[in-house]
Amino acid sequence: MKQLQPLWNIWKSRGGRLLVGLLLAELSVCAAFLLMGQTGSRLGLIAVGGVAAFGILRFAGASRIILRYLERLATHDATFRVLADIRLWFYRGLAKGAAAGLGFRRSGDLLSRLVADVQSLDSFYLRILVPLATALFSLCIVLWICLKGSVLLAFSIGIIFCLVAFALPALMARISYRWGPELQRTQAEMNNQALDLVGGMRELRIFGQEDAATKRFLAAEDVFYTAQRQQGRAMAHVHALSLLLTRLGVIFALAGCAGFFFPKEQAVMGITILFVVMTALDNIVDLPRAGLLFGRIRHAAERVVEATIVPDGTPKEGTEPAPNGHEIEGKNITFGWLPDKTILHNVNFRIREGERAALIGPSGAGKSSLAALLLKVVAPQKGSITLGGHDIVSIQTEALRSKVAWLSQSSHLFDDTVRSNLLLGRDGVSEDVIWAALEQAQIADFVRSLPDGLDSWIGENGSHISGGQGRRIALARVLLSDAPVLILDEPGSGLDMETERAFLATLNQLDRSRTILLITHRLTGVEQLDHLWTIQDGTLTSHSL
Ligand SMILES: Nc1ncnc2c1ncn2[C@@H]1O[C@H](COP(=O)(O)OP(=O)(O)OP(=O)(O)O)[C@@H](O)[C@H]1O
Repeated sequence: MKQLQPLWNIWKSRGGRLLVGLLLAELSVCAAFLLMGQTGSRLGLIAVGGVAAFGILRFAGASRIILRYLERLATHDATFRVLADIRLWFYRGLAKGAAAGLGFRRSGDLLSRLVADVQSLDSFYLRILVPLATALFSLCIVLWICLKGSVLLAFSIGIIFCLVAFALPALMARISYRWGPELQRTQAEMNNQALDLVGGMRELRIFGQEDAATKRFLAAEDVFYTAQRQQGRAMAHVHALSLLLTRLGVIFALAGCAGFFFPKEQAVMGITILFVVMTALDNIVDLPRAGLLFGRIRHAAERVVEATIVPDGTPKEGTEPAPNGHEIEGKNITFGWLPDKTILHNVNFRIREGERAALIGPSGAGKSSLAALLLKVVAPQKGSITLGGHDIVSIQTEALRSKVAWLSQSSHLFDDTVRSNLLLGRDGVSEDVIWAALEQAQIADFVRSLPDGLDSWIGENGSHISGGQGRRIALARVLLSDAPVLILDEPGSGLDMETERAFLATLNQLDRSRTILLITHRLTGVEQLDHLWTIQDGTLTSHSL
């Protein structure tokens, strides 16, 4: 439970609102008991031929409705605020972890499950904490009322109440916590099979493997449903037990009216007790479900916290703003993603402002790793990198990234318009500037030909356009950034030879206020370079041009 401290801190920061919600919930319960207790006593009075006044009933009824409304308002408002805080904290943490390399390798399934986990945390307050606190409060009221009749009746109802409101939910929490990992594993397996089936349909059809893949999915689905059925059965048994116990409680209260616990003549008190007991037991009959939720939420909370843990090797956050200059220098850099596998040995390089450099080398040589170091995604084990004469360790990460734009090998395209994909939420960029970037990326004619031009929707990860067109939109996005340093990792991948050469030729035209580092497997011959470096076996070699 200790690892859940970050979540606890978020809940604590909204303590005031959560407490108000809790208080209103208790007041609403008071009103419910007043309403039912008074109804019981009025009925009792009428049964023994007395005259009953109904003014207090009107008051209790109206209070109940108003308090219930206010309680819902306050508890949901507090929950949504906490959930918004958790989401912000979670996505920030996830972004930090992703920047350290791990996140780039997470599957979509894992991410979607984490989103669902965050969502499920809202149940903690609404469906567990508030009902449990209300149950505790109700127990006090029920015992107080029952003690007016008989100690034995109060004892019996108290035992039944504690079993239903606390013991059964605790049992359910244990069961669901124990089975949680199994359910999660089988569900993940089923989701993965479904994703493979849908995502790989084209390949499966071509190789005639649709039936085999469908069978694998159905088998995974069967395993998941079996695990779910087992838990459902246990839940049904507990729920049946809870129903039986609450009915037994009502029978005890009826027995009170019949004279088993106190004289039959005290009919007014007997019916009042009956109504109060019925109200209290009706309110707790579903509490075992809260136990089930608690087990699930504990797992969800653990997964959410785990996902935000920043992996070892993540560079420390700096304090300095972005420097004025943007000359880059790497001195004696030694780096490896894993402790026993060094990728770069004692690497030195320097790119002055406005220079163009190309870094070439075979696959897996460490070219993209060098880009990750420049972007402060990871830190070198030895050596240092400076930007404008300042060690990047001391520069705030956000400030550093405002100076260095990066085109990754597989840039993500959002399920949005061409314009949104280019600007990523930036305001104040004129149409002329956007079209100039599109021209440079050799994609302007295509965007012009779309029915809605810049406002055309490009689909999930650019599914409405071709791979090469998507690549050029990603290129235009980088060119549009204000960053003076551009790192272009395989900008030509997905482009035909002619378009690639045309794009690289345009890079030559860019004004010299921008530094360009080109990462590639091979040169096309049109690049105008100030430096040519090759990287192989961890060593960076500079070639004369
Ligand atoms: N996030 C990561 N975590 C662990 N290892 C990694 C990570 N990224 C890269 N590597 C490993 O580091 C080595 C260098 O990878 P890198 O991507 O830098 O090579 P590259 O020269 O850019 O290759 P390519 O031209 O194929 O993109 C490879 O062995 C790769 O498996």
